[in-house]
Amino acid sequence: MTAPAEGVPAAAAPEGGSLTLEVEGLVSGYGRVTILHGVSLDMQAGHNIGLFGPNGHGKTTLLRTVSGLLRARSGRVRFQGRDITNAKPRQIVALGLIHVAQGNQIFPDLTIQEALKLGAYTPRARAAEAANQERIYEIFPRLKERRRQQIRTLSGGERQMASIGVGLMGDPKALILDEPTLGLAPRIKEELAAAIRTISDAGMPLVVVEQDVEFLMELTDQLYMINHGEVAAQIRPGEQIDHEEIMAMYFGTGGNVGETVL
Ligand SMILES: Nc1ncnc2c1ncn2[C@@H]1O[C@H](COP(=O)(O)OP(=O)(O)OP(=O)(O)O)[C@@H](O)[C@H]1O
Repeated sequence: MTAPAEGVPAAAAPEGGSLTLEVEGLVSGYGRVTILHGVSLDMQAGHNIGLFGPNGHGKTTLLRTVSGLLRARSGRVRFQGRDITNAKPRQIVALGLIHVAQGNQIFPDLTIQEALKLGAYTPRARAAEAANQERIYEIFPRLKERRRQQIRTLSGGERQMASIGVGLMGDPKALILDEPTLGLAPRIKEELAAAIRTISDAGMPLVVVEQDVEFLMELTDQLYMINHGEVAAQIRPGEQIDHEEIMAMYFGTGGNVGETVL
């Protein structure tokens, strides 16, 4: 990642050594159904991680378990060296790990500016509220233009921007984004992708689930493919991998997959 860009909330230095996030043998699921069968991954300080893989194979379940929304049946999660396994979501948020959920329909009746204010609910976030709001409006000028507009009246892309804005108002030390560009038209998708790159370039560590592997590869050099609730493959920092190999991992083909699939 590059040096912090101006006008973007900067992440604090990690406190737990060289790993921002460490997931070890995580098992979780819903009712009697086990979805994650022992997922392990490491997020090096100063890096982002990208998660990809077929629909319904446990990426969202993994994110929800990491951020305390779903109970881990076994395994460990550490954030900046602290054990956060099965901590309450608000404790995890207070430590600075903030999860922007998929397809977020946050606060439909509030205006953007009211929603942003609610995002700053921890003492640390309240202290940084004014500065963070100004920076978020710099990253997402559309949010500033529409700040008095109700969230329910925004387009899908604008709602996604508002969701990320609310997450940033929590003054995160790392941000989890679950399919931020899902279902967006190309132009707004590119606008959002550029904003996410700006947030990353400012030094904010990101955990991103995305179907668009090319976008993930621009954002990070550490990728995990989740398949059937397990890490089926990973790309480590410094490892060279080409597009065809990724597609082969994704679809279990010999790599002979057309460009148009992405
Ligand atoms: N609340 C729930 N109760 C029961 N089963 C669930 C629940 N949420 C998800 N599942 C199931 O868990 C499995 C994994 O879903 P998950 O959302 O983690 O997958 P995913 O890889 O994130 O897929 P997608 O990209 O479609 O979101 C799926 O079979 C899904 O139907």
